[in-house]
Amino acid sequence: MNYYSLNHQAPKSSFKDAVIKGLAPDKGLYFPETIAPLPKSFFENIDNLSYSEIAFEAIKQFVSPEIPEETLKTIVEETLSFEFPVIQLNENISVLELFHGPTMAFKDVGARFMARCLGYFNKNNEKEVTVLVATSGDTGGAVANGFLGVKGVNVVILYPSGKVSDIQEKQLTTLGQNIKALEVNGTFDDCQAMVKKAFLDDSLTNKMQLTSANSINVARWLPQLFYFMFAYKQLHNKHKDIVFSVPSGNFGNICAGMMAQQLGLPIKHFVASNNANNVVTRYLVSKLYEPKPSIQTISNAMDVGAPSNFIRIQEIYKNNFENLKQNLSSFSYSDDETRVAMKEIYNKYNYVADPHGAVGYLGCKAYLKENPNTHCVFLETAHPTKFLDVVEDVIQEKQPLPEQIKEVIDKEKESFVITGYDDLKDFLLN
Ligand SMILES: Cc1ncc(COP(=O)(O)O)c(C=O)c1O
Ligand SMILES: N[C@@H](CCOP(=O)(O)O)C(=O)O
Repeated sequence: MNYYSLNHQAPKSSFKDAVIKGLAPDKGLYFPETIAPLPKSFFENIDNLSYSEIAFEAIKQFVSPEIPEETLKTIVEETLSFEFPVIQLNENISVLELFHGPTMAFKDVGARFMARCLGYFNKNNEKEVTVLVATSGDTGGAVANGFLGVKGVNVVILYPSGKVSDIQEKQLTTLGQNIKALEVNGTFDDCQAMVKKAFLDDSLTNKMQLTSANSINVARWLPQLFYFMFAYKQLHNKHKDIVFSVPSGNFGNICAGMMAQQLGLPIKHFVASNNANNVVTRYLVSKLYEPKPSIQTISNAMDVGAPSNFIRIQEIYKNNFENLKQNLSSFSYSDDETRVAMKEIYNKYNYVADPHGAVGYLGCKAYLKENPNTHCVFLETAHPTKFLDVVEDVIQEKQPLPEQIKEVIDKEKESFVITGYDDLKDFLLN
């Protein structure tokens, strides 16, 4: 598959080049040249397919011919070595749990898939690659875990100091080996801007091969479309009009859901559920896209003021505002509303939601008010114990720690503080 840059000022790239470069030379995000819908029979027969078979069929066109089919099957099987259960809360609302992977957030699938693609492309140790990642909480840990020990790959994670949860910080600062963490005195947007600047800095790119493991990178972003298919497999016999409420920050996940829909997955509607960082909620009302500096919230991984992937969403809808609005609603919630929702989910359904999932739940409720005959699935994008302080404080109950969290909680943090782009450059060059 060839990919073009959404800035339209760079040559087309193969999948391999798009993965290795991360961002196109004109600063644009890569987008697949074609999207061929899967045959109807694929969806009709979905009950008889395993998750790996579904994922293989869904991603094949985007990675071939550079990744041979047998290799792709192995990559997909190794990537998906955990569960993706849907739990029904009531007649109209279900939860899709995306936190059963090694770092207990939905990023694990994309990170593991991308690490294996890069590992395959670098199997002959052609050239060392430095993976730069900006994180508002979960990407960093997932990438650290997914890329740990991958030959020929060095990972540098930038995160906003004091703005990620204790457990998220442990997950991204304690692994050592080929993983380094840089603590930035600023916001996630500052981290993301520095990463993008580095890709375009000749004095760096002449000396090293840099790529991104954020959803900018097609190999990190596209595998997220699997989730929507896995939920459909579990729900389509019980519910007809399925709506997804996606807690959104950088908008990679919801955009991947829209790609699943482009492949033919019968999804009725999307809800982008936001915290106070609500550039898209405002856009759908005013038609004005006005990114703002991010605001710190209790759903910290969604504290993104300028979502990278919104441009891909615009591309899917050919920049047609009315078409987009027909398929996407968006709502924004304060921290107080999020806390009330967490309590409600616990008291009504005996289910412990994390703050991000709770924002998704609120999005479902808002959509269902106007569309009561649909079934809304909110994505539980991270395990509640990743946000232990908030969760225990809200539901007033101690939470047992899963093994994945116990493994990191007592480890020593190791990070390097940087104050700006020059420090990042020095770090990378030295
Ligand atoms: C727990 C959690 N929920 C939601 C999001 C938002 O996802 P996206 O950036 O794909 O919109 C993130 C981070 O990306 C996250 O870590
Ligand atoms: N919420 C993310 C922010 C980066 O998103 P990505 O999907 O582009 O990597 C995080 O947890 O770091």
